[in-house]
Amino acid sequence: MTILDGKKVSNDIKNEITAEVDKMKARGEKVPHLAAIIVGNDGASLTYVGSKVKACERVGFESTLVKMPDTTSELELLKKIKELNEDDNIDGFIVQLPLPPQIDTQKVLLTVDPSKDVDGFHPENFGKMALDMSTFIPATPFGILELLQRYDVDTKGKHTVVIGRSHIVGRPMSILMSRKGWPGNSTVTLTHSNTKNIAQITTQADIIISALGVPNFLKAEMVKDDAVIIDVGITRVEDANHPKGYVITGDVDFENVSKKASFITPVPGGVGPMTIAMLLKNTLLAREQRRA
Ligand SMILES: Nc1nc(=O)c2c([nH]1)NC[C@@H]1CN(c3ccc(C(=O)N[C@@H](CCC(=O)O)C(=O)O)cc3)C=[N+]21
Repeated sequence: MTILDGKKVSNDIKNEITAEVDKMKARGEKVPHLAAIIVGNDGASLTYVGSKVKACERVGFESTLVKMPDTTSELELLKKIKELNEDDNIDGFIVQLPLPPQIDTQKVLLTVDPSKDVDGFHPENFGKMALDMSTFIPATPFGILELLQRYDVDTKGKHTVVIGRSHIVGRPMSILMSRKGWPGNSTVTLTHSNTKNIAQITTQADIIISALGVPNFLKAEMVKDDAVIIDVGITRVEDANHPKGYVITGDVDFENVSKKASFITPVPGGVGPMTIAMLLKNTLLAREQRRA
């Protein structure tokens, strides 16, 4: 069994990005600048956005964090987005999800300039992804592809079962794994909350990508020997014995499933850090495209 070490690989990627930034500096060019908008005070969201800002500092990017109160109206948020669209200093930006209920997420995603949409959530970019055109691939799926690639995991002709059909992980992941090339060329089954007898499907899987958000959902009995297990779940479970008062828990019963798996991602330290590294990568690409 091999652990797909997202912490290590994301560090390698950050080092590669730092080297690119150093070259930009040496040429006297402007370094990439990522902005993030966060609306409200959700603890987990604030943590993730904080990690993104810290990661920018680490690789030598500039970053801007725009904090808006949870009472922000849709119009105010759209106005802010248009400002960032027009700000020539900003190469890419993200609007942290989820948004408060008074704001229509679809409208927000449509307002982001596709050339600055480093999350890859705009329908133009999502469509390009589905059609194999070059674009920003959403950071979490991009991170999973990168992990599979760097550990030389064979995906060709394999049965990949994706659990969860979210717009930011499950749905794009199902498309990417079925695309031509590598990592891809898989036969994909996309399962979700209406799927019947899911264990019957997961036990047929060579590769399982679980993006459900239900702690310890995937048990050893649901997995065949030598399967590749990608755990995208990140749920905070209260734990008084832990200094933070919670532990981060994945969708996979790691202790038991890891005994059967050929490759498996841990939580934390798997897909999460890769997401941040690939957001940086997309921002670097955005800068390079704007310069070109
Ligand atoms: N517009 C937008 N883009 C996103 O990419 C986006 C988003 N909204 N909303 C929320 C989700 C979630 N997400 C994570 C990023 C890093 C970790 C991460 O670094 N996790 C650490 C643990 C972090 C912790 O201690 O909480 C790990 O797995 O090792 C997790 C989750 C990005 N998301």
